[in-house]
Amino acid sequence: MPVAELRPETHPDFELEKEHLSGTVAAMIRQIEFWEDRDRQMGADLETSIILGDQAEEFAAMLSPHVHQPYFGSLKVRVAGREQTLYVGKHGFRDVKGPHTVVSWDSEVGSLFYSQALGWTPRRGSAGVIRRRRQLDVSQKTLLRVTDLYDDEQGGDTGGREEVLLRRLQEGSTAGMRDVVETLQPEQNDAMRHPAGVPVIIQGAAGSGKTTIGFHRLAWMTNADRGAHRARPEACMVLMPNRVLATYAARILPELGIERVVVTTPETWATGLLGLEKLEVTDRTLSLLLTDRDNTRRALAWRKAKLLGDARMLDVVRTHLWNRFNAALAGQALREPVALCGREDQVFTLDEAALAGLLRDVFAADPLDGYRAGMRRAIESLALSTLRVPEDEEASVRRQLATPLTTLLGRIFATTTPITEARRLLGSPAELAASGLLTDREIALLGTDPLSGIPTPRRAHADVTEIPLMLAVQAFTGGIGRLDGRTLEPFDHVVLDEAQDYSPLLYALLGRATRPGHITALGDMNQGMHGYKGPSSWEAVQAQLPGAQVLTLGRTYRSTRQITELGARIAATYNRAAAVQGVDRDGAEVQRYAAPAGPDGELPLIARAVKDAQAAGHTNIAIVTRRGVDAERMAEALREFDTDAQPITTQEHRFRGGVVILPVNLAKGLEFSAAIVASANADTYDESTEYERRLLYVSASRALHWLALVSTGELHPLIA
Ligand SMILES: Nc1ncnc2c1ncn2[C@@H]1O[C@H](COP(=O)(O)OP(=O)(O)OP(=O)(O)O)[C@@H](O)[C@H]1O
Repeated sequence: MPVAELRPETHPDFELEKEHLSGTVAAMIRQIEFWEDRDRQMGADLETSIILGDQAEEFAAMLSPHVHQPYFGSLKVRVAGREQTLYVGKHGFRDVKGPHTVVSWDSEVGSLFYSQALGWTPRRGSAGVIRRRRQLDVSQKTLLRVTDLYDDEQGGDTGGREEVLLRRLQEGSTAGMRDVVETLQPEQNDAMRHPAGVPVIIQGAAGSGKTTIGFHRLAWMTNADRGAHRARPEACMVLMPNRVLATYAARILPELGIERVVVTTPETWATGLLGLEKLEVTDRTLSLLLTDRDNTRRALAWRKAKLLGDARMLDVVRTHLWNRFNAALAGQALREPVALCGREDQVFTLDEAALAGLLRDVFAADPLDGYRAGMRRAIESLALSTLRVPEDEEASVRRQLATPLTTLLGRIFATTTPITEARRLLGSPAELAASGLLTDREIALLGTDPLSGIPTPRRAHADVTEIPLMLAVQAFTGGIGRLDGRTLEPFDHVVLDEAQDYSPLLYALLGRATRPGHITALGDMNQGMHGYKGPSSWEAVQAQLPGAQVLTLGRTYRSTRQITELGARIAATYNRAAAVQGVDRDGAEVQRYAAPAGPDGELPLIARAVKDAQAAGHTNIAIVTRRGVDAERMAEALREFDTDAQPITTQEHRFRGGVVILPVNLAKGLEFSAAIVASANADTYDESTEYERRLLYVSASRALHWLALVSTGELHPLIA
């Protein structure tokens, strides 16, 4: 096999590539200058000229950041006997006058750079053959390196793709998630380009790039090549498990050119939709599972939580609302005089039976913006047709009916708020039985309160296990989706991170809130920390997302061999899945700091570990503790040991780089050049509890390059 990478000056094409690069930079600058010159953006009249000028300015602003690195790779293709080289960059550029066009990574052709395919069928014209794929490292308008990934003149695959990847993975971490546009791997490329409009579940082990790929898929979805499925960034949403991670991940957005995407947590989204931003969301099931030793009660809490998130609950709620609204209709009627131009006053009347008929139609139509809005529309349109209102008077009739309609709809619907209604339903065995979907045992289970021993906050609160039910009430009454001003519309695309933690009911609701087929779920069934609120398998999710496929990412990229191996040892105790394949990247040995407990506990050991990590060249360093209070206390105490670590202990904190100290629950999803696991022992991470072993795994898998385990006394047996 030929040598994949030649030193820059020895690659035979280095000079040619250098010339092409300076040609491209010059062409881009010329184009930007042209766009910025308002005198040259002339339309037929002043107004058109202004519009053209603004548009050109926007084009210039979009292209400008890419001049310093116009592309990162190229493809040599042969089509109809002619050879052609396509340059691939982060932003498309059309050189109308010369050979310096750049195709965008997320276009149809861009895909050829990442895939292993050797054939190519353009939209028009005859089939082509890929002759060469080449990586071009460019920085500050300078060509640094030429690496051939595939070259049929060198015998095909050169091994270059792996080398380029390894170089990238050697880099230090940053304060935000990074794009991997230049080194996207073939299986990731396939997952990212899963057909637009088809829901997809991307399953992958920790560090396989799921979250990264989810964001790239979103960017890909906004490319014009997606046609009718194209998504607008501002109409997309990403849900992430906590706000620290959401902010960290959102830093990838500008790189991908999709700045206005909403990145938030399911709780924030839900409470916002319910209009209850101040509501405190608890997870009392988790508290019980972690503190209660009574296995019967634990099992009960688990089963109840699971049932609350069961997809059948959607229809249980629907039947309940149907009964309530019908009951509220009793005795209601509408009788309203309506003035019409040139005709004597008409009276619009609706008796109870007519109202009931309309309600039935509205339930059958199941409008996205909810039954209340649907009922208003139904009554209005009936009024317009029975009174034979001419088109130019429709608005006036709607206005005349507005107040009496609001009053009437208030009587039918207003006694319902999502919180009270969901709780009323749960408190009524008869209502729970009405749909016939739940068994007697299940109804009895919903009537139990295994969490009674777990305290509730003083503020208004809701438990994370009740929220899907409340959202279901909201979806049927007020609607669910994206609020644009006052109108509700479906999201263009929704990405779910840690998708193994979303209940089937939540999936059903998110499906309603999003354009059909536009959900991308990223998760790892084996990393589930919260099985009681998640699905039991991906099949349960597929049942809620019609047509969804599960794609598996088989490789992991985050850490060195030494760190990956250590993590695998912990995961093997609970994970029955096949071993994952890590990129074989060599790094420092895992450092172990254990000493008998002295007066200062493990503080001197941690301080030493920080110094050692810094001496090894790392700047982004995390000390991971088991609990938030440990982190808080330790941050303070470490100052005495000449160590300044910023605590990240609430969701309001942000990771800005440097040395930080944070509890494992907030560390999940984040990564650091170096990580130090504090109290890495069996007293802190109980060996007999699977949940604790999972937490230990999360702590030990945050580092890219350098990992230290610290304990006074013996280290945890799984990592000693
Ligand atoms: N193709 C790639 N090229 C370079 N780096 C990559 C590639 N794919 C993934 N990575 C890197 O691997 C690391 C893990 O990626 P990411 O956080 O997206 O994984 P994940 O599967 O979501 O992990 P977790 O389950 O732990 O949250 C990141 O540093 C990411 O930049």
